[in-house]
Amino acid sequence: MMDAIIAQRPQFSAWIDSNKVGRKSSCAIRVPRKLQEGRCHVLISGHLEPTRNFNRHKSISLEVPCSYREFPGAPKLEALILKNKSQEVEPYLSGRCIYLVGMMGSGKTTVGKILSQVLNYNFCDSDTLVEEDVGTSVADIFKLYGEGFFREKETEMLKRLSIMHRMVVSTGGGAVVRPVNWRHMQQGISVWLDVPLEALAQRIAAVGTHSRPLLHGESGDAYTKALTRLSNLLEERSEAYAYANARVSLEEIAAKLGYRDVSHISPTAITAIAIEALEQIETSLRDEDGMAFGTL
Ligand SMILES: Nc1ncnc2c1ncn2[C@@H]1O[C@H](COP(=O)(O)OP(=O)(O)OP(=O)(O)O)[C@@H](O)[C@H]1O
Ligand SMILES: O=C(O)C1=C[C@@H](O)[C@@H](O)[C@H](O)C1
Repeated sequence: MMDAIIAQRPQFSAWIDSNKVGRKSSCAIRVPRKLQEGRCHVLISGHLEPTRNFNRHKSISLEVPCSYREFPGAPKLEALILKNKSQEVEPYLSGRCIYLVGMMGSGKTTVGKILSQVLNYNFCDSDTLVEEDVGTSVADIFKLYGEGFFREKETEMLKRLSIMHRMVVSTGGGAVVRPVNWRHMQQGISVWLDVPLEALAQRIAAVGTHSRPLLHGESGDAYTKALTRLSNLLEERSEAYAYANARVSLEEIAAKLGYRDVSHISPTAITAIAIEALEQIETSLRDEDGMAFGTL
């Protein structure tokens, strides 16, 4: 049996069964995500069966390329990293709500539910709260009462949420355009899920546009319709999304995971997105608190 210890901060050790490694000189060690891409120093300490020709212990130091990619078995490790990161960040949130902003289909609900679980927060979707309040779907609210009425209701809902604590709020895609909504959302931490238009259009085309009234009325196939309308909306809104305290870029996550483009990030890689969200929240809290962060 040989154990390999990665002598990096944070220190992390992994066991490799030499029987499994066999005669091959290659093997894989899971490393914490903090190491990211690049090169890391690995201290390999061998505990060998004593023979006449060998010492019992041998240590060598190697510099090896280290890559953060998904591989079989990674999701469990990812889940641990996510839990760990949430425990690190949670005390500094001091119960403040997290507002997820982003275009429709950007994953606010999907990511929001995971964040709420790991932070032990409640989850809510402002569109659903408006629907419950009015008693009908967002699509019907637009049809029966117009967009202006929906926006008023959305603002009212965000105001009501702004006095609450320990909530992850998935906001409506257009919530960012009204400055008054930012006043409410500034009671918490806002995170922009920045997803390329092509990926948004693919996701929306897959589920249809029936529940998204702002995407009705274009001609062409579902993907082209969604892409055309979404690109117009994003042009109007990108500045407003950038007001958020933190930004999670799916393009950057895809690059870190070694994918050529975002469409390869499946919902199963959602943990990686949630980790990135917590890391960006941490950075934002650090900026806010200066050096106080980490001295709790
Ligand atoms: N990382 C991902 N990769 C691929 N598909 C995803 C990913 N995240 C979410 N989806 C899918 O995209 C669709 C929209 O996701 P979700 O409802 O979480 O977005 P949203 O931002 O809350 O949308 P809306 O504002 O329109 O309610 C869903 O079908 C979901 O399964
Ligand atoms: O992007 C938007 O303006 C919208 C997004 C949805 O979440 C809903 O709030 C509504 O369909 C409007």
